[in-house]
Amino acid sequence: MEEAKLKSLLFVINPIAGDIDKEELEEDIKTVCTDHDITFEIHKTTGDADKEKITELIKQAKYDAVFAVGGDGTVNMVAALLIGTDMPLGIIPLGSGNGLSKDLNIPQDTEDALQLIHRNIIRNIDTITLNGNPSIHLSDFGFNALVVKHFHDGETRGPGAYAWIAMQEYLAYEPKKYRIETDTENFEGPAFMVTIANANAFGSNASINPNGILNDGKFEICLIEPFPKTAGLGILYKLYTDSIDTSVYSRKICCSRATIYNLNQEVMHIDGEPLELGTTVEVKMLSKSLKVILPEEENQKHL
Ligand SMILES: Nc1ncnc2c1ncn2[C@@H]1O[C@H](COP(=O)(O)OP(=O)(O)OP(=O)(O)O)[C@@H](O)[C@H]1O
Repeated sequence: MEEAKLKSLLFVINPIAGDIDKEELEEDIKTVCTDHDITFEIHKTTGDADKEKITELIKQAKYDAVFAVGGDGTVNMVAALLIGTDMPLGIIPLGSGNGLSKDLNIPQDTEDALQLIHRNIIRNIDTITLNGNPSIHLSDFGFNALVVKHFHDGETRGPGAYAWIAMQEYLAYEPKKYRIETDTENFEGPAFMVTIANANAFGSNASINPNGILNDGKFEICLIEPFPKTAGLGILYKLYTDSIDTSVYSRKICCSRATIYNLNQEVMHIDGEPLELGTTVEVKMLSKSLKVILPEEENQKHL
């Protein structure tokens, strides 16, 4: 357990995330930091070689923490640089999807989230890798990944655009085949979607892994098996009422390592960022590998 007094901070701001204007935010960061005698720097991402630029900044200066300001994609990029180090990750949720911050009970209100700069606790959470690429939140193959890809390629941001794409894709979508081998059990067959879950709910609040624990040294592979289109609304209801585990179309494998054979080469994403990993995907657990900045109230809970 650590109580943190942060004195020097780097803020990585994604200016386009969530289609939210972040000009005022810079003033707010300045005010909170000045009030609490904290020095800070701001790096605005460009979408081009951000990882390299931030790595260089971290190397040059001795920061006590790095705050990712944006959505799950920005959080993933910053977290990837901090895994296995002593430098904690802070999150100011300002993206279209802010799933990890919600699972960590980080305030969604920006003013409240900014208070984490000076009032916080630090805890270690697990991360996982897919063919060496870090995933801190949720990654998946199948229907949701297809929606994420179209959303990413499109012009319109925000949760409304995501829901609109999902509705358009739903009727025509055919489940794809996977073979999954893990240290606990195996699966082979078609699935509507396959989620590798370190955490609980997507940024949309659809809870695919309601009982997942972020620091238990395990991850869950959550399958939605093929279902008649008429069952779709029922599944959606269960996803939004934390009860997907009770669906006859839901199957869960809890494990600490897995190999996923993506037999139809279906699209996938890691923490909301589409990418291609080939037909064989090795999933590994990095237990308690990332320090995160949390509200003090989390002291009472399991993390
Ligand atoms: N200045 C920029 N211009 C364009 N793209 C950027 C810029 N900075 C970062 N990006 C891209 O933003 C994406 C991450 O966005 P993030 O997930 O944080 O926000 P979001 O609004 O939730 O996501 P999305 O882009 O999916 O709506 C990455 O693909 C990254 O390359």
